[in-house]
This record gives sequence, C-alpha cells and structure tokens, in this order.
Amino acid sequence: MISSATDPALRAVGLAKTFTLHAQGGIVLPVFDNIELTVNAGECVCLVGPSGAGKSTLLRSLYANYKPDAGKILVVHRNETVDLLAAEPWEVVEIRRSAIGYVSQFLRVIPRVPALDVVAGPAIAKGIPADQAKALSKTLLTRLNIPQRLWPLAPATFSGGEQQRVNIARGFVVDYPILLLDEPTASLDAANRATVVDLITEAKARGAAIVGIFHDEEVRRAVADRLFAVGKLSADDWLSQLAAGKVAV
Ligand SMILES: Nc1ncnc2c1ncn2[C@@H]1O[C@H](COP(=O)(O)OP(=O)(O)OP(=O)(O)O)[C@@H](O)[C@H]1O
Repeated sequence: MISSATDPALRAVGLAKTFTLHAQGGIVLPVFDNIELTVNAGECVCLVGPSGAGKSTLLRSLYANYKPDAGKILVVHRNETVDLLAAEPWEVVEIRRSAIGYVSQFLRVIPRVPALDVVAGPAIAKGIPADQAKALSKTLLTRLNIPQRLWPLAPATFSGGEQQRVNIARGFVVDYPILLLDEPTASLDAANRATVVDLITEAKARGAAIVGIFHDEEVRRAVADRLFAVGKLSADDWLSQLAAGKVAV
C-alpha cells in the first residue's frame, strides 16, 4: 500500500491480545481488545492505566515483540504503509531497523560489547558510517552523564541507572520516525530525567511519532500531547482516581 503524506506514522487497528498460559492448564488471559490508536508525526501519546492494564503488552505488541490475536499495526516504511502483523519475520527486522526505535525498561546486556558500541550499533546497522555513529553515541553518552571511563566497558557491571541511560542513548542514536518508550525514566535522577525530556522534545520537533509509558507524572506532563487509556478506565477517570490515590500507576 503506497502511503500518502497525510498517513499517520503509526496506527493500531482493532488490536486484541490474550496470553495463553500453557504451563497452567492452557488458561487464557485476555489483556486488551479492539485497540484503536493513531499517532501522527511529531506527537507523543502516553499510555496510561492501572498496573496490569496492559500498557507494556501494548507497547511490545506495537514493536511486534508480542503477536496480537487480531488487528493491524500500520507503519510507514519506505513511503509505503505496511502492516507489521502481516510482515514476514525478516521484514519485521528491516522495518524496525529503519522505522521503529524501542527503549525497553531494562538494557539487554551483550557480553563483552563496550557501552560505546552498544549505543552505536543501531546507527551502524542503519548504514551510518562507524566514525559518525560513534561521534553521535559519544554526544548522547555525554548528555546522559555516562563518564568517559565507562565507554570502553561492557555495561554488565553498570548500575541500573547507568544501564538504563546506555539503553536510552541506544534508542535515540537513530532518528527513528517512530519511537516506543517503556518507562525510560524509571531509574533516573532529576538531572537525567530532564535530559530524557529534552531528547523526547527534540525527537518530536524533528517529526518523530512517540508512544511512551511514563510513571513519573512530571515527565508525562512535559512530553505528552495526548493520553491513551489502556484497560477499563478512561484516561479522565484514571487521572481522577490517580489524584485521589485510588490507583497505582
Ligand atoms: N508474557 C506474559 N505471559 C503471560 N501473561 C503476561 C505476560 N506479560 C504480561 N502478562 C499479563 O498481562 C497483563 C498486563 O501486563 P502488562 O505488563 O502489560 O501491564 P502494565 O499495564 O504494563 O502494568 P505495569 O504498569 O504494572 O507495568 C498482566 O495481567 C500480566 O500478568
């Protein structure tokens, strides 16, 4: 399907997801149903809802880490709108490489690979020359306060917050048209949270479509253009229950 300039960057249509617990008698756990989500270029949509509502499951589904039972995930890739759910596994890898960045809650540590290479990896995979990719990575690591002495070391021994900042740098090293962020600020201090807010604001300004989960209210307020409720509560009901201390994020 050829995309038009007005096509949204990301669209989930009729998305439904259940988990089948094979090790527990095949119990089927419904998570969400009939998700309709449209995200335009330059917009940041924050997923909200009580703990267990399915926010991370939706985000992982949008990255095709989880396979929904029904629906479509339409993304613009090389001027065409493609359905990520109908794509072959090799196409998913290719679409991700150029179109979708994903910052997970925790860094997947690769043994013996230095932090600088962990960050530069996605840029090199996308075809950016190695010296340029490394220069970009150094800038990001500096902005995220990872001391230079750690750059040649593998992040396995880094603190939780250091690993998360390496993860964030890796997610922002490519100017992805779509960015999926799963609690990127969860283990960060105020100064690094502010840097992440700046990175998100800059990504929006260059036209990235962002879907994020932010448990930090201040961060959410700073970056969200729109809230999208996952689960039974509407975004307004969730906000008022949150203010009344009746739900946990
Ligand atoms: N891999 C899995 N296998 C089985 N059930 C799962 C799996 N991942 C998530 N679930 C279940 O799906 C539901 C939604 O989980 P999810 O992590 O998406 O919620 P969430 O809204 O992101 O919660 P939180 O805010 O606490 O992180 C939960 O009931 C969880 O137990």
